Order: sequence, then C-alpha cells, then structure tokens
Amino acid sequence: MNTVSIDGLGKRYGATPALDGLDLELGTGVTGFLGPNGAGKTTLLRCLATALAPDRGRLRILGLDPAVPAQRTELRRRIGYLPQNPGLYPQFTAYDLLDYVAVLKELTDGRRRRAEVRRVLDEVDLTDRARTKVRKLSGGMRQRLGLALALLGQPALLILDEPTVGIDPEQRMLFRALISRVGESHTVLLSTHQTEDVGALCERVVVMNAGRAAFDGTPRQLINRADGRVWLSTTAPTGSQPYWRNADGLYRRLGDRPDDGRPAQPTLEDGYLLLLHRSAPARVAR
Ligand SMILES: Nc1ncnc2c1ncn2[C@@H]1O[C@H](COP(=O)(O)OP(=O)(O)OP(=O)(O)O)[C@@H](O)[C@H]1O
Repeated sequence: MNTVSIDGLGKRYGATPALDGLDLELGTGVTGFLGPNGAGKTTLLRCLATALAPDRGRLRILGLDPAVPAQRTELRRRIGYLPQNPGLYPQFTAYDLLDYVAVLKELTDGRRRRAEVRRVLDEVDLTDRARTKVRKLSGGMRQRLGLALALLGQPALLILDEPTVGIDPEQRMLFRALISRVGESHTVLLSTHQTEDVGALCERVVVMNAGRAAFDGTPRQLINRADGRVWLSTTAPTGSQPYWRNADGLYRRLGDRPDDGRPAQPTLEDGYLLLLHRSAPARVAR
C-alpha cells in the first residue's frame, strides 16, 4: 500500500519555482532522492514532513491530508523528520533533548518514554553520551542525535534530509544498517548527495531536477543507463563530457567511446551524471 501520494505538487519561493507539478507514489521501503543543488529535494521533504505548505497539488500521507489542521496534527505524531540543519538546543544534554521531544510527541507515560529514549540512544550508538551537552558533541554525533530524535516513537514515515552528512565511515555503516532495518516495515525517504548510500540502501531512487522527477526506478536501472557509456582512455575529451583522471593515470570518461576507449564498469554515479547531462528540460525516465 502507498504511504504517500503526491499529485501535481507545486511550490514557489517568490519567483523561484522549487516544485513544479510533481507526481509520485511512495510505499514501504527506502526511497532515495538524488538531484543537483536546488532541485527541490528539501522543499519536497519539508512538504511531506508538514513543515511547509505547498502552493498547489494534493498530498495524502498515511491516508491523511496535511492541509486539514486536525489531520496534520495526527500526522505529526506519526512522522519522524530529520531536517537538513536540525536546530538542537546546545545547553540540553542528549538525553534531556530526546526526553523533551518525546514529551512533545505525546509519549506521556514516564516509564515508556524513558525506555524509548534509551532505545533510540542505543540505536544511534550514543548511550555513553547521554549526559553530554549538545554543544560538546562532535558534528557527526549531533547528526546521530538528530536521527535519534526522528526515530522517537517508531514513526510510520521516516523522512531524512541528508542524514549521512559529516559522519565517519564506521558510523555511516551503522546508519545504513539502522535505516535499512526501519525500511523493512516502514516508509523511509532520504535525500542525499551520496550515491554510494543510495546504491547500498535504497530499493528505489528518484532523481529530482528543476522541481520534477527526472528518473524514478531502481538503483540497478539507473546504473544500467550508463551501460556502454563509461570508458577508460589515455586521452582527455575535448567536448563537454564529464571526465576525470584516475589513480592509474587513465581518463575515466562518460559518453561516446573514445578511439582508444576500454569499457569500464558503470556505477550509480555514472548513471546519475549521464541522466542529468542529458535531461534538460527534465522528463521522467524509467
Ligand atoms: N526559503 C527559501 N526562500 C527562497 N528560495 C528558496 C528557499 N528554500 C529553497 N529555495 C529555492 O528553491 C529551490 C529548491 O531548493 P531546495 O532546497 O528544495 O533544493 P535541494 O534539492 O534540497 O538542494 P540542495 O541539494 O542544495 O539541498 C532553489 O532554487 C532554492 O534556491
């Protein structure tokens, strides 16, 4: 069953269009949103988290309409949201901040609330920092605390805006394990610039471009778009094709085969770059 139905969603900031008639159906599992800076990912996630009202279109989330105040309140209890820049009170300890937000989420029974706070601290590996003030946590630890806040109350819909920014590889593995576990039974939407995270975690990927979905499919389908389009060559291209020089001194080139080109294994990033290189104006590709 779909958790989220998005129908003709539009949002402008003054003259700037951020979402331009977006249609999507999203269900259980982990869906990753990729896209260049300014593509509209954060705006979409803020609309879904009920933090921002769209100008046009229709949203149905967990069977509820966020445009209706009573349904919006109900939704906020059932959605976990990690914003791009979570404003965490610096003077609170990690534990007290979680406890405070748990109260706001109406976890009113003290014993159950304390158990839930301990559970999410453990999930993000911050139990030994429970009594540390937020201002004394490292950037990565704060990011993990933000995720713990979003996990409070086991939300049916978990919305994560760039959750792995600033965290070290070991903790990134922990994030992946945790997010994929939640995605087994819940809907998880995550925006990221990390194509490795999408390849590792997401069963579905939506590439946003100019406020629309330029691609909607599996990570494998996005990789397949780069089949026969990735080359290793001793020469750099002269045109506008993306390329770089790798550690072996060979040019990794995308696009048409160079004269001396040897085929290279395509990655999700290749598929993404080739898609965006071609997709102006944006169209949904599958
Ligand atoms: N509060 C705002 N006021 C004015 N314009 C905004 C505001 N927030 C976003 N925008 C504009 O809306 C468009 C979409 O921005 P959005 O933050 O949704 O993109 P994004 O895909 O999340 O980008 P990024 O990858 O850089 O986080 C951009 O042109 C941006 O400049």
